[in-house]
Amino acid sequence: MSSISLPAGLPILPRRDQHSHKGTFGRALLIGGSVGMAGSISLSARACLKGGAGLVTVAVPDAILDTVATFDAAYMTWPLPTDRSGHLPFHAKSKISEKLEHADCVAIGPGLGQSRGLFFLVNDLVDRFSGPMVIDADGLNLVAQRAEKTEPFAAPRVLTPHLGEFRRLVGKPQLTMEEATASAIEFADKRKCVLVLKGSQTLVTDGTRQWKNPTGNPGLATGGSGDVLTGLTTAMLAQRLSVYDAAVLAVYLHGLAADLAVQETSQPGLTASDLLDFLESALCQYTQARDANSA
Ligand SMILES: NC(=O)C1=CN([C@@H]2O[C@H](COP(=O)(O)OP(=O)(O)OC[C@H]3O[C@@H](n4cnc5c(N)ncnc54)[C@H](O)[C@@H]3O)[C@@H](O)[C@H]2O)[C@@H](O)CC1
Ligand SMILES: Nc1ncnc2c1ncn2[C@@H]1O[C@H](COP(=O)(O)OP(=O)(O)O)[C@@H](O)[C@H]1O
Ligand SMILES: [Mg+2]
Repeated sequence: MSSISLPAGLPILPRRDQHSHKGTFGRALLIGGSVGMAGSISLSARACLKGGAGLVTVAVPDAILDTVATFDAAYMTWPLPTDRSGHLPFHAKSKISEKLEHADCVAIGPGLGQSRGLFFLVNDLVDRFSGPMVIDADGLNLVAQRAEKTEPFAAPRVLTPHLGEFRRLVGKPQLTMEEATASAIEFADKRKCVLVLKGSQTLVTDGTRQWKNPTGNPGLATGGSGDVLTGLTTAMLAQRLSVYDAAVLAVYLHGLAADLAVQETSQPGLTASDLLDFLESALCQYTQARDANSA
């Protein structure tokens, strides 16, 4: 395998200590899914495992639990109630709380859908969980519906909107990508969070620092590729990277996996499931280059 050179400023994922164990690499809890969207949270959960999280639990409506569970035997599942429209109801809160106590990091949003109950559930979790959290997809849409839109987040948060989701977050439906870039930096600064503005050249910012990602290609323009990024970012948080470093490294590796994938497949043929298979090659190239640099 040809080796890559790592761009300056790319965060370092520490080498694994010989005596480390699964607890060392964190317990990640991923919350999402609804009837018809079992795939998104499953993709996130697999990416979280592939990205190196020690223990991954996926909490989903019980109506889709079997589907999610059969996607990968290596993560655990946690059944939550399902409402009549196939979503999590607000009263899923108590069962989520049981798992939240033991989680080092959380991801919320992929495939959740939207409802009044979910609005209260998601915003309660976003406010209550004191550890780092990735908020994506419908999680973002539900946060965007809050009345108080200027309050800083009380705990470390990574928000991963594409342009459509970012427009909803800031309530500006006409925003261009260029305008969104400036607005994203301002948003991250004011709300004290890390903002990942996804696109062909994804921007990661905490309001002070910016990372313009050099990897990735249009093969990623396929349903579920953002869900993979959510899981990968959560994996980096589970391995104790800061929210900014976790987001930068995840975005870089996600794009690198896509670049490696299209060398063997094609841009149109790349699916989010294929992308998962290339995360390992991306991590392999990254760790080899990291070790060569530190030798
Ligand atoms: N296998 C699954 O179960 C999947 C479920 N998904 C879930 O589907 C729900 C809706 O997600 P969507 O992202 O489709 O929601 P959106 O309602 O935000 O729709 C995306 C639409 O926004 C437009 N758009 C404009 N700029 C864009 C940009 N830069 N990137 C992407 N889209 C842009 C596109 O035309 C696209 O049709 C989420 O909960 C998501 O997690 C998707 O992740 C796809 C895969
Ligand atoms: N043309 C492109 N070039 C590079 N990356 C892209 C391109 N189009 C999409 N992506 C990446 O693919 C992912 C898509 O995320 P998202 O729209 O949330 O997908 P989904 O919700 O279907 O999982 C993002 O990481 C984005 O940066
Ligand atoms: Mg998405």
